[in-house]
Amino acid sequence: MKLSFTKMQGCGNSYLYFNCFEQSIKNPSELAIRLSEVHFGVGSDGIILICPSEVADAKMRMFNADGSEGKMCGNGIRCVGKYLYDYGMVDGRTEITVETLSGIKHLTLYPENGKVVQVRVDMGAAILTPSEIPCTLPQQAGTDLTVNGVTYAATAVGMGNPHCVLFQEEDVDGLDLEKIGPDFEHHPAFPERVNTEFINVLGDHELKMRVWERGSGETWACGTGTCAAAVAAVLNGHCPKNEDILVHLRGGDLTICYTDETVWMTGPAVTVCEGTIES
Ligand SMILES: N[C@H](CCC[C@H](N)C(=O)O)C(=O)O
Repeated sequence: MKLSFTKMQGCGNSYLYFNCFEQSIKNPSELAIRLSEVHFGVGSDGIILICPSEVADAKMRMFNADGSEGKMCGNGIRCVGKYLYDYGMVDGRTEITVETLSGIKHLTLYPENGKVVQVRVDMGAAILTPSEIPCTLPQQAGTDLTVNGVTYAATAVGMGNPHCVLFQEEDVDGLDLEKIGPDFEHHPAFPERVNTEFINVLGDHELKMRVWERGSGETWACGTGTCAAAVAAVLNGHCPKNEDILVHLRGGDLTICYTDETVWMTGPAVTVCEGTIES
């Protein structure tokens, strides 16, 4: 059976988007594994299904490159917002809602010449209770986490999915993430695995980040991870609450604002191409 997809990216974090208002995907986990692979598939960080919802304009389901289902995806939800607007599925509205496994998210879309270019997302409140992240670390900013005999100051933050944030002195560009990433991802302190963010503080409103994602390896950006990094930067005294923090990722920049009520994320959403595959 032929399936249609649209490849989209947010700061270089790309997924294949399937409109499931018009088609159904029998085994999304298997499809994510097959199509994410760059040599025998299309090449992406996973797939995202855009499905009908009874409580929002659409429902998003995302699957990492290893076939595991993620409960939230920040770069992905911005592209879902763009897809819904650009393909005429929200009647030109620029305030829309998307249902996720981590609740309903509210999006503000910023179109130019009839196509969305930027999206702001109310990502919801940061989760700091260890059992809800989930993790077994104490609820403390910069708590000790030993990985392969090296002890790091780690800050665990949930954004609907688990994150471990590490502030580094040395330039994160020099880190061998292929070598150290899997040991963080599978660390026993994170029973559902974890996305790990490696951060340089460039200023009191500016960070630089690389990320090793649960289920996808190093990606060029992670929206939920960028939110977690900004929250951790505030908790560790590097940045202020209630003010915009600019985060530089390998694939682009995101702006995050951590308030008492929620975490705001603003960034780009880009359509790369459309295609069809045999399922
Ligand atoms: N790997 C993540 C899902 C994708 C998150 C990331 N791509 C984002 O933009 O938030 C997880 O398993 O929790």
